[in-house]
Amino acid sequence: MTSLSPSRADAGPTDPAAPLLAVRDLTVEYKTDAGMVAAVERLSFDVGERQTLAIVGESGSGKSAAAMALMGLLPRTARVTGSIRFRGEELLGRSERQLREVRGRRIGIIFQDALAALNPMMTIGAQIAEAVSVHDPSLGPKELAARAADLLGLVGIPSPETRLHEYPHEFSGGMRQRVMIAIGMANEPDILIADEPTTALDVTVQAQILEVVRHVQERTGTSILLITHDLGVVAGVADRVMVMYGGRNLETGGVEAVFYQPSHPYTRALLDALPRIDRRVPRLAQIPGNPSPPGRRPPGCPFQSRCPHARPALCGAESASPLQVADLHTTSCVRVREIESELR
Ligand SMILES: Nc1ncnc2c1ncn2[C@@H]1O[C@H](COP(=O)(O)OP(=O)(O)OP(=O)(O)O)[C@@H](O)[C@H]1O
Repeated sequence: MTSLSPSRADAGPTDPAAPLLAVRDLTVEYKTDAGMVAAVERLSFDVGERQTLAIVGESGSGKSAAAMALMGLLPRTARVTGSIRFRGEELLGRSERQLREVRGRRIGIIFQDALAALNPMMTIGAQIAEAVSVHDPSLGPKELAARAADLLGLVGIPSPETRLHEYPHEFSGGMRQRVMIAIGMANEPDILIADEPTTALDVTVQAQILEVVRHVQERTGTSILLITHDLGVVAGVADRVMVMYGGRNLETGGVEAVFYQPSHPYTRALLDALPRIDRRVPRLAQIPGNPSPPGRRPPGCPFQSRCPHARPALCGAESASPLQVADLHTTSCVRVREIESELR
């Protein structure tokens, strides 16, 4: 039986050493005709040194809003509260100029759509060199070209010295995404935020890009925050996973713990929907209903209206903090223990 106690911090699991990134009670609200609505509510998590955390959630769960808040890239009309500490320093409330210094140098970013992010009129080499020189203007053209070639080599692009002189349209979709990773890594950031880096690619290329991400992590030791709607891409890449739904963190834990001992019914439903090699007929479970949009979410668990185990009196109440189900494994499900025995 799982031992259950309130987690050590509101925040869920924390490393004994100060984490590289510590997010606490992050709330992102957007201004709409109906007033301010929360896309992200009281989100708390840590990313440790050399760690890969995957944030998983379906469309509308607030993953991008959370990532944009971390990068300081939300529209001005959005209101952000809580705390985002990077190496102990608070990032929320910093000026755009101060944030620009952190972004790129200490926090690298890879966006989903490489074609839109790359300049079609500039060679790949010039674009990588530009990313390097923004933060290291002392480098001359030869050093910049050498650095750009190294970065292309890091992400597995063959003949990097030649390919530096080519333009984005001469690269395939997968190769362009490798270039984006090279640009994200240009200044050897402490953490790389990858927002759906494989979504626009076909399945074989997706696997290759995830392999590149894993290789870059191993070679450089950078921490990675991987944002994805696909729980299937998480297993081989991440150390830890946080499952988001309705703007909230429903479950956080090590990848094995979350995959083999999921503690939230929503995580269980996501896992049931994954095609598996050991099932001859894929069981593509459908979760009845739709997520409620921000502003129309009930108090308590955002998944309750779709949850087969929900008890309104319990699940409709706001719980103060997540529950710890095992070491470094937390859940927001207040019925976790009863559901465990019901399923046994
Ligand atoms: N500028 C905005 N103004 C108002 N609401 C917004 C704005 N941007 C996003 N939202 C809403 O906030 C919620 C969370 O959006 P977000 O894009 O963070 O979700 P997501 O999990 O990243 O989904 P997706 O993968 O589809 O981008 C959604 O319901 C979305 O409609």
